[in-house]
Amino acid sequence: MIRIFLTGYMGAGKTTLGKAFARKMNIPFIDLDWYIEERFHKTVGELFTERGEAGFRELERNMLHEVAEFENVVISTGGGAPCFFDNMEFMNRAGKTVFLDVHPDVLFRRLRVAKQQRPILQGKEDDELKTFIIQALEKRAPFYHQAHYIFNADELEDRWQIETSVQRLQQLLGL
Ligand SMILES: Nc1ncnc2c1ncn2[C@@H]1O[C@H](COP(=O)(O)OP(=O)(O)O)[C@@H](O)[C@H]1O
Ligand SMILES: O=C(O)C1=C[C@@H](OP(=O)(O)O)[C@@H](O)[C@H](O)C1
Ligand SMILES: [Mg+2]
Repeated sequence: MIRIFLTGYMGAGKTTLGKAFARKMNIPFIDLDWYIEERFHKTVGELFTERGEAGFRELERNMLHEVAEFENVVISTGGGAPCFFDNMEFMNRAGKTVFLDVHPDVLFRRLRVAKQQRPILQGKEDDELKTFIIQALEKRAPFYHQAHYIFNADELEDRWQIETSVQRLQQLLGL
């Protein structure tokens, strides 16, 4: 039985790589944020506004427990999921966990054009965004580094790079 959790900071490529990897493995893909949005009929941004971050984290934990029941699945979590409650330990027990490690410069490049959908980054100017990413990575590193595997995901810019990353991930996981 395969149950893989992809973790890492916002913009690390959890959704992009998770989707491509699951397709290659021919098993279902679940993005935890998408799952939450479908379940609640609201965007992650709306849920943050309505419930605050603490409220979002609670429902995120509950939904993580729900998706972790599925078998033969690739699950991409949101970037914050491993860093709250005992979520990281829980995922380590439930399946194989992978930390998608990406250089802060690459994260910055990806996120400066994709910050609108991410409530935590909205309204940040470039300078502020870069510092914010570096500081957040420092705080979150102790959680991310508990993953079973660490995978460099700096190169996900086109189809060819994504395909190469999928193959590397298969090798890393022995699949
Ligand atoms: N070729 C690209 N050029 C610039 N940005 C990209 C490119 N591919 C993906 N991105 C952006 O980088 C981010 C990383 O992808 P995503 O899979 O959403 O990461 P995660 O789920 O880890 O937050 C996305 O927000 C996407 O918009
Ligand atoms: O890092 C975070 O705290 C968050 C990451 C997001 O997911 P992605 O990592 O897929 O962007 C989403 O869950 C929410 O905006 C909070
Ligand atoms: Mg995502």
